[in-house]
Amino acid sequence: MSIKHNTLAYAQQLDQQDPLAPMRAHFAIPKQANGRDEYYFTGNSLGLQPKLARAAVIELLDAWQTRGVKGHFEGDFPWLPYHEFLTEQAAAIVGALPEEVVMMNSLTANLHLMMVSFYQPNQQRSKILIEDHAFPSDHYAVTSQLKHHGISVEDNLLLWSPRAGEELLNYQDLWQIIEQHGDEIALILLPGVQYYTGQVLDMARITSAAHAKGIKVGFDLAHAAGNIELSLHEWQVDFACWCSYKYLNSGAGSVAGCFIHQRHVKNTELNRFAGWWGHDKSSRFNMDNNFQAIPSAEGWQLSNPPVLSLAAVRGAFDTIALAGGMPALRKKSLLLTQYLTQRLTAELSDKIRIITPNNPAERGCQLSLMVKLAGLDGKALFKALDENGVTTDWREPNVIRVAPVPLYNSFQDVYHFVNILKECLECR
Ligand SMILES: Cc1ncc(COP(=O)(O)O)c(C=O)c1O
Ligand SMILES: Nc1ccccc1C(=O)C[C@H](N)C(=O)O
Repeated sequence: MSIKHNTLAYAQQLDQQDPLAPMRAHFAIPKQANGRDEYYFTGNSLGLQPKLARAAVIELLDAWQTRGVKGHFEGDFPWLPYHEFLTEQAAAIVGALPEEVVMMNSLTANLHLMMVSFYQPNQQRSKILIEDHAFPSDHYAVTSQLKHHGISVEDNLLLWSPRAGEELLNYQDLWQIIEQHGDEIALILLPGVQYYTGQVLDMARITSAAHAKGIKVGFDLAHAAGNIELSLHEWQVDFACWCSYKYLNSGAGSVAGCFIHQRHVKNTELNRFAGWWGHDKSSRFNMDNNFQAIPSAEGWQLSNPPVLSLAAVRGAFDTIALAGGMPALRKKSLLLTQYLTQRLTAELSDKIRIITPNNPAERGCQLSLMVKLAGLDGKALFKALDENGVTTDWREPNVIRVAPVPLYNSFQDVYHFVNILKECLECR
């Protein structure tokens, strides 16, 4: 006999059939005051702590304690090449070749470093195109780059906006901007997944449309890395940057990732801000002040990296590998987010609107919810959820973001979330 879809038994059955269900035990799940696990749906902001990340950080602290400076050279994971232990896994996560990827710095810092190399305005091309609702840090980074080059923000910042009354970006508008201003645009910088709506952008198509006009293309993959499958190398993207603390679960402010396409990495003449960690490894300690860039993404490194954070990244990447990598995560993610969509639609379509695209190819884990009821404040609902053991996040002006994450969220989490949401709405 088949079980009804609106029952707990159905969610339990989905969990039993889920090959990734055992992965939850590899994470620390925050507790509610009553001692039960929180319903944690905020992997889109800060991923939970993998037990392997904790172990790797402790291992590193122990190495420091026992070896002192010799830790740079000794042990299973010496610090001097520590970032190299992460390269292959990072490359697999974003669909890149190892030489195209490096874990370094933070996301916004990497965006700046990439713009130093890939935004070089001249008389003909000086414009940068971003989306109108870009994450503030990206907006600030881009405008400050324009100012750094002494050119007018007003004349050189082009914005791709959703149409009046809509939330999602419409490609026709982008093609039109490219058609109209393509010869003046130096760089297009867009998100892989839009942080507010959860819309996945067609990075392959955008890249090829831009390249056809001679425009460089970079992506901010903060909400995409570890969430959806990416093929940066194949798509010919010029550069991309992402943080590691969301779907990559490496801890707040942990070391970020950076991708530079193979066709650029050997161009050691490419303008860049340099530091000694980007210099040829064999002569780094010759102290001759003759900079020679490593002919890979590593050539953009500045400093010797914060290895404590890199250790957390190592444990987090090992956890993803244990789950079978991105194809396995995405497979479950599609089912989990589809289940959330079905439950919300069945139970609450008169009260809640999902602004995230309905097409699974155009979204990752995250659904962005708006309250339809007149007079009901979405922020108050977000707080009510929190008081009832559900962690989501609120983004101004009007959205509750909910991200069931395939590594540690269960179908039962989703089932309970929709019930609690329903109760919170009913008591208002
Ligand atoms: C899309 C996007 N860009 C940039 C940032 C800022 O990143 P960071 O503080 O790591 O530089 C975030 C998140 O904080 C983000 O979601
Ligand atoms: N790093 C943080 C620290 C504090 C509060 C939020 C963040 C976020 O990362 C927010 C996220 N980037 C977002 O998409 O809103």
